[in-house]
Amino acid sequence: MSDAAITFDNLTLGYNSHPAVHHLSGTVTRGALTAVVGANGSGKSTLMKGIAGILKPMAGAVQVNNKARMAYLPQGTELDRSFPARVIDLVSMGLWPRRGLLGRYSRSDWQKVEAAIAAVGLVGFEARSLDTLSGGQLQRALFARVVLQDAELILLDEPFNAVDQRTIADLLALMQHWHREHRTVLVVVHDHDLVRQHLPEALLLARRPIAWGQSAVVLNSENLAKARHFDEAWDENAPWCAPGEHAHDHVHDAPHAHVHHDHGHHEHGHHDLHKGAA
Ligand SMILES: Nc1ncnc2c1ncn2[C@@H]1O[C@H](COP(=O)(O)OP(=O)(O)OP(=O)(O)O)[C@@H](O)[C@H]1O
Repeated sequence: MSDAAITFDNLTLGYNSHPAVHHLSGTVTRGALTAVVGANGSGKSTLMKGIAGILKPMAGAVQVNNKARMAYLPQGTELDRSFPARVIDLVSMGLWPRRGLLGRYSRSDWQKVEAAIAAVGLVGFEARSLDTLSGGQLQRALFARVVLQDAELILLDEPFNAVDQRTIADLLALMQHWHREHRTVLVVVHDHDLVRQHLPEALLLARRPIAWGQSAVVLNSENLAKARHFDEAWDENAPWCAPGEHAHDHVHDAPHAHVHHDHGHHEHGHHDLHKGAA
């Protein structure tokens, strides 16, 4: 069995032939707990959509080992809360992949739903309608749905956005529990200190991969300065993938990651692993 949960092969993703993530290659190992970090607009959500299969590659490829067992939690703003549904309806949707939309839930299914609701601290909220929940409570309910999905690969896009410290701690504990169960988790996070302290690996994006590997190393001052440099150079009208653009774009901190910086050729096996080059 392959040890790769996700394989990127010179992946470029974007909108209207305008790339937002450039030339990402490498593998996410099974069971890895990886933070996806970078400034606003650096391509984090785009990458999650690419992995989820919502956005097709402009070039290159992304391969997910077991697509059928993937859970994807988009950014909170993308959920329609006005739909008349209760917490228990939202959470029990996590069983759909196995029971079907109109399938009958057994007694043990309902026990699982209850256990998932308890695991996120929402006992007593089962009959509450979604539009009455606070942001943190909604995020807890969405995590309970992920618990039920029993996914091998879990993609979380900014789950800590607008939630308080206690909710962050609880959701983080759940994520670490998934990690111990050898599920693969990719999570978009803005708080670098939180990543350094709690998430073992990180992928730093600035529309292109800047560094990927151990969190503390990826988020060192040198890599962050490099990411800023690319963010500051951001220009909606600039030509993309200009020849020579990546001449110094080689910083990588993990053996499973590499950047393709030759735009004319698909130069596989080109791993730039030296640290600190600028
Ligand atoms: N549907 C879309 N159509 C056109 N451009 C888009 C679309 N979605 C995102 N973009 C652009 O792609 C780039 C990357 O956006 P993305 O949402 O991936 O960034 P992000 O790193 O997740 O940012 P944030 O931290 O603000 O959520 C941005 O320049 C954004 O404007």
